[in-house]
Amino acid sequence: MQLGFVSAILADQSLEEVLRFAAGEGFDCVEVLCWPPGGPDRKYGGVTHLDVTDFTPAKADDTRALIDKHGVAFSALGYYSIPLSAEEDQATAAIEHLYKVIDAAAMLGLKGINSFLGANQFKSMEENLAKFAEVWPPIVRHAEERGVRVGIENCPMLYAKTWPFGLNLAHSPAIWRRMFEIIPSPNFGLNYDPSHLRMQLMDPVAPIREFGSRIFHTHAKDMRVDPHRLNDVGSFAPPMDRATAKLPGLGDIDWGAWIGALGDAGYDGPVCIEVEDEAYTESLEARQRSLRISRNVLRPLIG
Ligand SMILES: O=C1C[C@@H](O)[C@H](O)[C@@H](O)C1=O
Repeated sequence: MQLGFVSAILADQSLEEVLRFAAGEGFDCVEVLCWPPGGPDRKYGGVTHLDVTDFTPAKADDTRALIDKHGVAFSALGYYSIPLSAEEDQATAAIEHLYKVIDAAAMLGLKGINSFLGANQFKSMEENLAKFAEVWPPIVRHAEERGVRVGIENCPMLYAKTWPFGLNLAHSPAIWRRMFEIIPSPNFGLNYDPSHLRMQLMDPVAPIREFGSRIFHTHAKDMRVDPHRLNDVGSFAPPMDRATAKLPGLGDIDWGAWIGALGDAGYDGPVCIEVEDEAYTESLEARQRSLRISRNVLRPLIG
């Protein structure tokens, strides 16, 4: 496995600065975020460390030169918009840009990209799955033809405004099973983040036994379910009203059990730390420190 981080936490740094920091701190890889330029559409989103809107083989050469200079790999290109959004403009823009992210990954010779499926929170699960069956097969075919794998992250995008359905269908093993029935392509899999399962009061480790071969990429983010908040608002409340995103090692997840299960499943891909712990976001120094703390927890388990 390779230890890295999701570039979003260094949003105000250039790609070169991100890679220099990663190399200096002994990281193997970085998941490079590729939103279209134009600023955040939400917290931890809207980050453009690599602009792929008009990507060309020459730009790919320049990017590869940067990768070689710092000796830090790109684990994947990441773009987490909402392709099945109820807002047609958002859905169309997300789908169009996804094709560009896939093309850029192919030009860079990368194994994969990461995305959300998206969801229309005003429709039923069955209606959403029918839309997924229409929208996603051509995207996955496009990736397949270019030798790129698509990892879908399991973040439900469930916040007060998107409660109770969320903006990303792919939030549970039951739905992953349906997804892979509809698109069995070997280029279609998961970007597995255990924190989103813990947030839903689920076991973050158990699904690895069934879905191990579908895991293309992982995010290492911890989650703490806060009993005092749960007892106050109940399990029907938006999950982030009763849970707190933490750095790996500072929440409820058993990282040894998680890495152990990934290894048992034959996973040998990236483990990218994703920082959304509000206790470490006030300054660049704090955000960099958060990556060092997380690295110090995970490195001994990865080697
Ligand atoms: O991996 C993720 C992608 C982010 O854009 C999103 O905000 C977050 O919740 C997440 O886990």
